[in-house]
Amino acid sequence: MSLDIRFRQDFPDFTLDVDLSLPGQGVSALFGPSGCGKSTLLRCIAGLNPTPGGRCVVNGAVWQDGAHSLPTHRRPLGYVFQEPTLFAHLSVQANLDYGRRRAGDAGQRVARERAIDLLGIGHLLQRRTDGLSGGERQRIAIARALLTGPQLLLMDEPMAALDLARKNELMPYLERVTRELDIPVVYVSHAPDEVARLAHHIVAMETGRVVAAGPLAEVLARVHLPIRLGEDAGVVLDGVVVERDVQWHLARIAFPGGCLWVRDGGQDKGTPVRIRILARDVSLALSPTADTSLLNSLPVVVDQIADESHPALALCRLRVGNSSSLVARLTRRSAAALRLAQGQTVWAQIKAVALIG
Ligand SMILES: Nc1ncnc2c1ncn2[C@@H]1O[C@H](COP(=O)(O)OP(=O)(O)OP(=O)(O)O)[C@@H](O)[C@H]1O
Repeated sequence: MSLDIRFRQDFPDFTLDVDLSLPGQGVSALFGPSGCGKSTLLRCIAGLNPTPGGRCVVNGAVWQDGAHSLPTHRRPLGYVFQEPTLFAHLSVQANLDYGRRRAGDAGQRVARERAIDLLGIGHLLQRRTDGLSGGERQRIAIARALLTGPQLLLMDEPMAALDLARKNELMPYLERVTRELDIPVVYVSHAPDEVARLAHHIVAMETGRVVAAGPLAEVLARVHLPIRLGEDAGVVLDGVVVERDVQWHLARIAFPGGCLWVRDGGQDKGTPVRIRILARDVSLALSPTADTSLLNSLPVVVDQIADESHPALALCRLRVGNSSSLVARLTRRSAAALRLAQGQTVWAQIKAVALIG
């Protein structure tokens, strides 16, 4: 199961040149600065940009290869844009019916009631779409895209046009859609927090090319990543709630190689969760210090040390157990004072852990 994508497109001042194999399930995030070619790549996958010689195979279905290229309307895909394109004069219900009619041969893979329930729009069905909030309109656009029977969902910064409050409102719906439906998603974003929450796989792009690609946790832990994440440098870890401390409102999350305490998010024991730890929130010590307010301190092994963009700073990748990593940002002076070296065991002291889903 995979998405095999190879495109080259030349514009006067820009060339997209991409050859990728993405997993055929879950969320693959296309991430990179403005103008790096994320939307162009999405348009190529959709067949909206002519790319002679390109290749696009979606879980075995050949959409494009050599001279063969299905037109956009014959590609079973749902496309969600920054600005939802709804029929303003029609009700929500009529907009959804339009999506359903487009399902055609692709088949109705998502039942109408399921889409309405997942996006929480049952109470809006009789409303005209021009009276709805930006977040509500985007939920209708996503439901409509699901009803077309897509075998692939393309989302081009679906939250970019929303303010923070609306983004926070829409995020849980995006999480439900991307986790509960078995439809692969290619999700364009330049927001690291969105990628950290939603993605399973990441493709980092720069000037029309892929500079890093792979499973999210693995790519984020690369300290030599060609794209600089600055304040957003850090890792995500997928774990499970193993204990809840009701008195102090804390939960203990186990992940491969260790456990961490986080603020209790209300999840039951056994619930899978994702946590994010920023490099700036991890400091290092040569021994486990007892007299500290920090809840989380883990034995780790120094794996790699890389220079940060500012000459005072370094990024250090740390191995936790056999299969997890943390990244710490520290001054190069501290790294020298601690005589940090590859293979050394140290203690990672973690100032903040965010439970992000
Ligand atoms: N039809 C076109 N004609 C000429 N240049 C184009 C065309 N479409 C895209 N480009 C150029 O391709 C480059 C990549 O644009 P694209 O919109 O794919 O970037 P992006 O990473 O999605 O950016 P953003 O995050 O700002 O949306 C830009 O330099 C853009 O000007």
